[in-house]
Formats: sequence, structure tokens, C-alpha cells
Amino acid sequence: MNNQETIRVALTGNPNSGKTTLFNAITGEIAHVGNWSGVTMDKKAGEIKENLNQGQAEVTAVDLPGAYSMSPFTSEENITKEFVKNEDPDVIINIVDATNLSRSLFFTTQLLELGIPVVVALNKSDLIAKKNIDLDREELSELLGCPVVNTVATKNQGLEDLVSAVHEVKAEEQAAPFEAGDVDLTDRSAVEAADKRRFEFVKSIIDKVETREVESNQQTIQDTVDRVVAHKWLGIPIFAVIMWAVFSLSQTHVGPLFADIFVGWIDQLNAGVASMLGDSVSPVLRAILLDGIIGGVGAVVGFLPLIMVLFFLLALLEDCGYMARVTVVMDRFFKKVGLSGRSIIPMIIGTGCAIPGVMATRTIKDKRQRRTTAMLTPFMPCGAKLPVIALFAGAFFNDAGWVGTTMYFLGIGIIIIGALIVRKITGDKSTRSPFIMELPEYRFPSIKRATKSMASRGKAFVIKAGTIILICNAAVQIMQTFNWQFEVVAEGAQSTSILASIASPFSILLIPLGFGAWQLAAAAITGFIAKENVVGTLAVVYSITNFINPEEFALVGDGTNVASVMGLTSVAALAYLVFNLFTPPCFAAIGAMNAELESKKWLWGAIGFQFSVGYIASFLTYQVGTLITTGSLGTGFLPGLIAVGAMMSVIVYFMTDEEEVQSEATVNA
Ligand SMILES: Nc1nc2c(ncn2[C@@H]2O[C@H](COP(=O)(O)OP(=O)(O)OP(=O)(O)O)[C@@H](O)[C@H]2O)c(=O)[nH]1
Ligand SMILES: [Mg+2]
Repeated sequence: MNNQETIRVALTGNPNSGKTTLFNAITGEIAHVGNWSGVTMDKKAGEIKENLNQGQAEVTAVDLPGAYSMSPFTSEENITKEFVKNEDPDVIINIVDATNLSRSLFFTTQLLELGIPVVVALNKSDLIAKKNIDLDREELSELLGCPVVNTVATKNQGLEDLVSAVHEVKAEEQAAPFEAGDVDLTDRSAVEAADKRRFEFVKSIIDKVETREVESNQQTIQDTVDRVVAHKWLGIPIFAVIMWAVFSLSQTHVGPLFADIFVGWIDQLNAGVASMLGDSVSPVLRAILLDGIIGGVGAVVGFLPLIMVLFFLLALLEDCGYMARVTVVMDRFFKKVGLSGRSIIPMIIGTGCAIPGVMATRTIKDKRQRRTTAMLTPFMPCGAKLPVIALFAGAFFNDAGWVGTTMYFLGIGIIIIGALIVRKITGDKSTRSPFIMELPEYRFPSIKRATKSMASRGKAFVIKAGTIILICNAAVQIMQTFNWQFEVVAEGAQSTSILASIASPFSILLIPLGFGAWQLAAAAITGFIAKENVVGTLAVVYSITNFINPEEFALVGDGTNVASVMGLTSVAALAYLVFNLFTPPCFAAIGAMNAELESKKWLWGAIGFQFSVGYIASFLTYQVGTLITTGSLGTGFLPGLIAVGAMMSVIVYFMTDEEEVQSEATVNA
């Protein structure tokens, strides 16, 4: 083999076997790892680190989505299948979960039939002893006819051996231990018969190389925990309590301590720039710089510590294996409303950011389920919405942890109702594909992994604040400073500014929701560019530089003036929060929806639906809330009722539209 050439290595294996972890370990990249199946959606390439490679030919590794077999099943498995078949890698590293051999070797034997040299990485080999499994690695290597290397990807163990095995086999001929022979792939029963023979072959290997003790103590404990945590009813209140704890910790206890320091810095920066500018610059420019850019961005960035604490805690929950249990609890409800259990993963990813969440719907085979999931995923409150939640919980509700928790559960509730409505609209003809979520073992969560996950999300947040949020705040400040004749608006005549005149017509629509002020409408509108903008714009339009009170070590609470400046009742504030969280997501997420929905009709339907849902939920929050707290209905009840009624009738009209159902039926026929 020519030493100058690059060797292309494909990393393949079952979902959750540790492909991405291994990929990161050998290349030094930082692709996303998650403790459940289906995390990687697309292939990703990277160079293997020098020190592992001992000066041999360069090696490019490609991380692929997990697959159980070579037969096309869902689209992410297709990526794997197509890559292996078309791109003809020089070597395949098959990552096998050493604790789950019986499920993995089926795919391994298929890979060995391709005529491409294979190296098996027996990953997670640290867990073998813990689970009282005995594996004869040499025997396995003999029976498969390919090198088998023990690895622990999380601890960088076995990587040198793995890479040198790759160099050893790269030009080797390997004989497949099992040949399926010529199978007519269109003949279902022939394929099934071939699969059966393969399973028997795999079983014969397992019998020879593996001995398992029946059930370890640890597994029994794990089962007991699962019986409670993943219980069909108990699981929900447990989830609620855990989310509440996460919000309370990040928002009331730990987060504000860091936020305080942060806000101190922003204050200093503001003062520093102010004195630097002196009186030399015009007051308009001064306002744009200090109030618009530093004030607006600072108001958003001030929430960064809170969000990082929250992300850290969520990463811990994911890493210890708890989040996978939540999917089991939710699966029951999702199946009932015509979604697949697979829909849960996009939604959990969506709690970080709706864009990768929507993209993750690609793993759903059924088109209708995929589209429904893509249009409903943005209802999960994403990271960008957290500052908005934090601001309103702080300013109006004394940092209560229930505010965030309620928003999460409201999101889940809307998704379930939304799924029902979409099913009714499209007519449910699809078969329910079975969803097997392999529950990962509980384990002690890694502080390091959680820190990394937090840091990468924090970094994305800061980059966004320094770019798009900054530009928006500057624009908002300018539009607020000038009127259409480009004259500086006078004190007291703020309603003549460009911003006010654009936002005012919209604010009329918002009167029945309890917040018909142009400032609030403007913040909601900029929120469509990025949801953090809601906070930034509010800071600019109300000239509040900090939402976090440095003196009190806390978010703005009772004592401060944010609530009174906005002139909202608590109920109206809650309605405003609901409106911002549950109307359509930011434009970037809408772009992702467009890509996954693959239909303009679905896209506009989805946006219309999201807007109606947000409006109706907000209307109900304000009107019912006002009725309960004051004994009478809020302002604009009647026009609001008419608007809500109109939206609902459009939805109901589509739900009962026979033609729609028929066209679906012909497609299925
Ligand atoms: N104990 C142990 N855990 C591991 C090891 N390698 C990976 N893991 C864990 O296994 C889980 C799955 O890892 P990923 O790298 O995301 O798995 P993947 O194969 O890329 O999964 P998909 O992309 O979903 O197909 C993560 O929680 C890892 O921390 C290992 O060697 N030992
Ligand atoms: Mg992966």
C-alpha cells in the first residue's frame, strides 16, 4: 500500500454503542454524544490524531448513524448503508457494545460479507466485568475472521491497538464467516429465512464466546428503580419534581450567584465605555452604543449563567440514563395520539435548540409522523426561550421554579393535543412502527461530560448574543430613536418612533391577551429572529439595563421596578410568556421545519397552527387567569373570543375535511 494515500475508515455499529465517543477520542473532534440511541443523524469526518497513528498513512474516520442491520429501515440507517456500499471505505471499524453482543453481531456478519476489511472494536469493555460477563475475545476474533480489539472509548483505552489493527488489515482479504448467498431482496419470506439463518449463526458464536451470569445484583436494583421511575403513572410526577428541582436550582439558587458576578462586569463595561465616550459623541450614538448594544446584549448575556447551570443539570440527567426513562414514560401518550416513540428524541433534543430537534425527525420512517413531529417539536421550550422564562419568573413570580416547569409541561401537553389534531386532519392511516428504546444502564453521571456539554451550549449562546442579538438590539434602538423623517423623537413622543409605528398595529391584536402595548409587540416580533431578542428588546424599549439585581444576589424580584415599568399584571405577564413560547419558533427553526416537512402546504399549515395555538393558549391564560384573580374578565374579551373562535373553526374545518382524508387514502393505496 502506498504510504502517501489517505485511508478512509468508516465507524459503524448499533445505535448507542459508542461510535461518536470513539470518533471523538481518535480524532479529537467534539461531535454530540448522547446516552440513548439515534443521536448521530448524519455522517461526520475527521482526521485521526497523529499520536495514535505512528507516522503511517493518514487516516480519515467517518462517524455514521447507528444501524441494526444493512436492510433499509429508517433514513439514518440508509446513510450508513449507502456510505458503506457506495463510498467504499478502505476499512470498517465495527463498534460493538461488548455488553450487548447478541444484538450486535448480526450487523457485524453483514459487514463482513461486503469484502471490505473489518476491525471489531469491543467497546464499553469496562462494563463487562461489572455485569459479570465473560468474553473470549480471541475465540471471537477467530470465529469472525477479523481482529477484535477491546476499547473503552470514554477513557481513551485501546485506541492505539485499534488504529494499528486498521493498518494491519487495510490490504487484507477477510473471508466472511457467514454467507447469506443469493437472496432475492424483494421477496419478503426469502429475506426472513436468510435473516433467521444468520441469527442462528450469531447465536452459535455467542454460545461459544460468552458466558453470562444470570442476573447481577446491580441489574436487579436497576429493575427496581425502573419500576418506579419509568412507572406509567408515577413516572410523570417524578419527572415534574425533577424538572422543578432543575429550574429552582438553576434559577433561584446556583444560577444567580454567577449571574451577579457577570452583571457586575457588564455594568463595569457600560460605565467604562460611557466615560470613554465622554461628551464628545452625540447623545444618539451614545444611546445606541450604551443602551442598545451593551444594554440589550448585556440583558441577554446576564442570563447566561442561569442557562449554563440548567444545561449542566440537564446533561447530568441525560448522562446518568434518566432521560431515556422519560422517553419510556412519554411513549405511552405519544403512541395513543398517533406519534411514534421515536418522536420523543427530537423533542428532547429540541429542549436545547429546536433546529437540531427538527432535524432529528429524519429518523422517523413514517412520513406523516415525521412531519407531525417536525411541526410540534418547536413547542418544547428551547435554550433561547430560557432567558425569557427566567426574566418573567424573576420579575413577576419571585423566581418560582414552577413557572419553568409549567412551561415544559404545557409544551408537552400542547404537543399531545396538537398530534391528535394533526392526526384528525390528515386521517390516521399509517401503521404504528414498533419503537424499541434500549434503556441504557444507570450510571454515575460524569461531571466532565456535563461540563463539556454546558460549555459548548454556552459558547453557542454567547456567539449568538454577540452577532444576531447585537445587531437586532442596535436596530431596535435606532428604530426607537428616530421617526420616519429620521428626526430624533422627542421625549414624551416615543409613540411616533419607527419602532412604535411598526409595532402598534400588531399590539392591537394583542389587547385581548392582556398586553396591548407597542413595546411588548415589538419584543415579540424581534423574538421571531431569535427568542433571546424578547429580553434584549424589552431592555431597550424600557431602558432597563439589567434584569438581574446585583445588590440582592437575585433576579429582579418583588422589590424592583421591572414589573411596574412594563405595567403588566402577573396574569398578563404569564400570558405574554405563553405567547412568546408557543407561537412559531425563530426563523432559523422555521427554515429547519421547511427542510424536513418537504411541503409548502405543511409548512404554512404548521406556521398557522403554531400561531393559533400560541394565541389561543395566551388568550386562555389571560382571560381565565384574570377571571380567577379579579372576578371579572380581562380587556378585549369579546374581540379576542371572536379571533380565537375563527382560528378554531379553521382548524376544525380542516379536521373534518373529507377530501383531505381521501387524498391521503389514495396515496396509501
Ligand atoms: N461505560 C462506557 N460507556 C461508553 C463507552 N463508550 C461510549 N459510552 C457511552 O455510551 C453512550 C453512547 O455513546 P455515543 O458515542 O453517542 O454512541 P453512538 O454509537 O454514536 O450512538 P448513535 O449516534 O445514537 O448511534 C454515551 O453515553 C457514552 O458516554 C465506553 O467505552 N464505556
Ligand atoms: Mg453517534
